[in-house]
This record gives sequence, C-alpha cells and structure tokens, in this order.
Amino acid sequence: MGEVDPAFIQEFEHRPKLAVVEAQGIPQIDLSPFINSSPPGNSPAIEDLVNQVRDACKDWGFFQVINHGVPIEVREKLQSAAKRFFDQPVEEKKKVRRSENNPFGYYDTEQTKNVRDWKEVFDFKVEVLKSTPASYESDDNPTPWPDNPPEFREASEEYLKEVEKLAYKLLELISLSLNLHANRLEAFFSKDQTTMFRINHYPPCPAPDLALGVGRHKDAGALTILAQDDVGGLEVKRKSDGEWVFVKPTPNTFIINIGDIMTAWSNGRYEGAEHRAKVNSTRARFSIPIFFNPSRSTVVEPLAELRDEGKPAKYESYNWGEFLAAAERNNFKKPDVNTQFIDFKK
Ligand SMILES: O=C(O)CCC(=O)C(=O)O
Ligand SMILES: [Fe+2]
Repeated sequence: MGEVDPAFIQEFEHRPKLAVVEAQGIPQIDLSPFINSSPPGNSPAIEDLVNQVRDACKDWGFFQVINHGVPIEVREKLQSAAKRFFDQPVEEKKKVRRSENNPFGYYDTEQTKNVRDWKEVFDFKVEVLKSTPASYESDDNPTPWPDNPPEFREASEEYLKEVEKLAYKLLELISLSLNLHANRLEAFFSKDQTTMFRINHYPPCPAPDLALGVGRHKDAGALTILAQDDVGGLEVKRKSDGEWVFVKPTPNTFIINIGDIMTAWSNGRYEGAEHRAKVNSTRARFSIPIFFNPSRSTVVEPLAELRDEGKPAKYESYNWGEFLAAAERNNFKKPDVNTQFIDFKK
C-alpha cells in the first residue's frame, strides 16, 4: 500500500500504543465437555462451562476457546489459500473486487469511523438454501470466486462448514448462560441467515503508531468467531478500566465475541466490547472472522424471557434486514454514515 496517506492517520486519542498491555487478558475456555457429549447432559462440568461463558460475556464480551472441535488441517488449508490469494498482484485481486451492486469479493479501501483501515479483505457470502424470498433487498449476489488459487473456494467452504458447527454449539452455551433453553436462538439462523465470512490481510505498515488495521468498533451481528495467525494485533477494550488489552495469539484457538444483536437479545445483560487491530512495520498479518448473523427477516429486540416490569426492554426493536441493507449500501459509498446500533438504545 506504499507510504501512509493522510486518510489512514488516526486522530491522536485513537492512535495505538506500541507497548503492549497483556496482563489480565480475555478468558480462555475449554469447550471439551460440551463438544464431546451430544446431547450435553447436566453435568457439573457443563454447569461450570456455562458459568465461565456467562462471566466472560458479562465482563469482557470476548473469550478464547480451546478444544473447539474444528480440525486444525481445515484451518491451515484456508490460511495457506488466503496467503496465496493475497500474495498476487493487486490487478489480479481486483478482478474479483466488490462493486456497488455486489458487496462480496476483494476490497482494499475500507474505512472504520471515516478513517482508512490498513488492510485488504475478501468477503464471502455464506450460501444458504432459500426457502422464502428475502424481504429486504435482494441478497442474490454470489461470491465472485477467484480463479487463483484454485483451492480457495473449497478451502473456504470446508472451513465454514466446521466453524458453523462450533457457532451452533456456542449459541447453545450462550442460551444456557442466559437461563434460556439451549435451542432458543437457533431458529433465528435456520433460514436465510446472513452470516458473512471475511479474510483480513494487514500488510506491513510504515507507520504503525499512526494507523490501524481496523479502527475501534463493535461487531453489529450476533456472534463473531475469529481465527488470528501468530503475528498478533487484536486489542480489546477492557470493560473494567477502558484499557486496550492485547489478545496474545495462541495456536489453534478461536476468539469469540458477542455482537450488538446479542446485546439486544440479552437485554443488555451482555454487551459487545470495542476492539481494533494494530499493524506492524515488518510482518503481514491475517485474521479470519465469521460474522454469524440471523436471517434478514429477524426483528431484533430483547427476548421476551429477559424483560419484565422490573427489567423493561433497554433497546428498541429493529429490522435486521433493513439495517444490513443500509450498511451494505453505505459501505460502498460513504462508510460510517449508516444507522448505528446505539441509536436503538432507549
Ligand atoms: O483482525 C482482527 O483481529 C480483528 C478484525 C475485526 O475486528 C473485524 O474484522 O471485525
Ligand atoms: Fe470486529
């Protein structure tokens, strides 16, 4: 990306510190009791796991998981395909670029809060069997799959299949942690889900003290499952003191964070945390988030079981399909003028 264009420079208060705060990092949770038993019973191990998930969602909005059931080979295959794709000349990558009519594909001019991000991305559509026509805007845009590397599509689809299983397990755990039935959230995802799969590539940056790979933000969806490589750069804003905390890369873990939809469903019991990605001057970094999102027709609102007279709804209802359509439109033209989740806070 060459020298640092002023469009990448963060305002002074948002510039990253190069020193790393690592103490008291996000919780690490071992999913083995839940992954290995199907259906999971009511054992003390499960109860303990559910308690850990509840604490992590409340205190951090973020956690890491180990023994998550996703085979390492599937992840490695995608990581090497992604590297081969992004290693190509930019003209090659632009053959599959995002366009005004199709929000999927390659993109290298993303902004967060009106400042350019030092990254390039490839966004995939998660194909689902359509049982009903989408109610808001067509979502008929297929992913513009690149010819090279030839294994890119297969590696992506295999990875998605495995991570989706993990996502459903996490939805069950989160439901249990909110004292809901394990399957309470599943129906929101069962048809026309709008899950989005992204590969972020952060090239080395000559000014890692001025720019960010991704500026501070919260994820708008329900749940994000992120794989990061061994370079490191993700920072989470710790709720207890507002400090930016580095998420140390740990091999074969996934980073889970709750998004704004979960904040609304839980009626504020859980709240997604701000996070950002730093860059560095020597090593390129990759991260692969899957934004696990419900169907377009979902009306997002605090779940009935989690509101009553003592705890009235803290958020207005909103239509996810409309929200997403506005975000997709604005993202191409003028980022960050779209409706924000915070607008729905009562
Ligand atoms: O690269 C990372 O670690 C974070 C990426 C991220 O937050 C996002 O793509 O929403
Ligand atoms: Fe994010």
